[in-house]
Amino acid sequence: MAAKPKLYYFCGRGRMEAIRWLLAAAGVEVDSRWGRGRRRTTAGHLLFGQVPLVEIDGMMLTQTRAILSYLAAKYNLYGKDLKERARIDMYTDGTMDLMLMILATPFSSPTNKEGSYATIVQKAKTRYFPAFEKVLKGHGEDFLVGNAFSWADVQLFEAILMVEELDAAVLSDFPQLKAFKARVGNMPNMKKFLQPGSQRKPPADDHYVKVVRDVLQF
Ligand SMILES: N[C@@H](CCC(=O)N[C@@H](CS)C(=O)NCC(=O)O)C(=O)O
Repeated sequence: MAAKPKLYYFCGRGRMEAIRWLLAAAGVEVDSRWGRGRRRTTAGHLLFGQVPLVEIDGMMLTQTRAILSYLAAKYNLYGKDLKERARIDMYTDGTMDLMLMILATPFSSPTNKEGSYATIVQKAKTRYFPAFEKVLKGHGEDFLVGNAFSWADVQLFEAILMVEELDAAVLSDFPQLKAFKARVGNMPNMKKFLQPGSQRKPPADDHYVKVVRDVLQF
């Protein structure tokens, strides 16, 4: 049996959460490592002094996008040709832009937070969700690219859940996305990851923000 990928990160979402989602979608079990003691293990492997770090197939990989695209290719979630890969990249870059705005907000000043979240929901409603609604409506297929489940679907699903945590009614004007969410959320591996006890992490709370600030000293 192949060794489980080892994920080195804080015990929270951050940039590792999309990696956790993709591995879960592929049905891969992981070994999560965190804590100050882990600094010794990761020493010398953090190419640019940053996490996430994923140990897999004899490699120590950093840079979220590089990790995600390796996993997508390895687990057959990256389209069937170069053109499909380009579209998957385009969609995942878009959803990552949206998710990074949400992930960064707990680290901003308390007075800015509510306004930031409102702006992000507005951006989701006017920029990102209309684009994906149009894609799904345009081709009438179940998934974003090539009528096959891909990394683009996993990440859009994750992004929808994150925005819904800010505004539960955000999909009310997006019937395609609503149906997409139900379809993807019912896939066995996705459903499993949504259950309590999975490696899925909750939104950042004050404790998480403090731990990250202490470790990264900012
Ligand atoms: N481009 C990198 C950015 C990684 C990054 O900023 N990681 C943060 C934690 S989420 C970090 O390690 N910061 C420490 C530092 O930059 O010194 C990626 O996408 O993986």
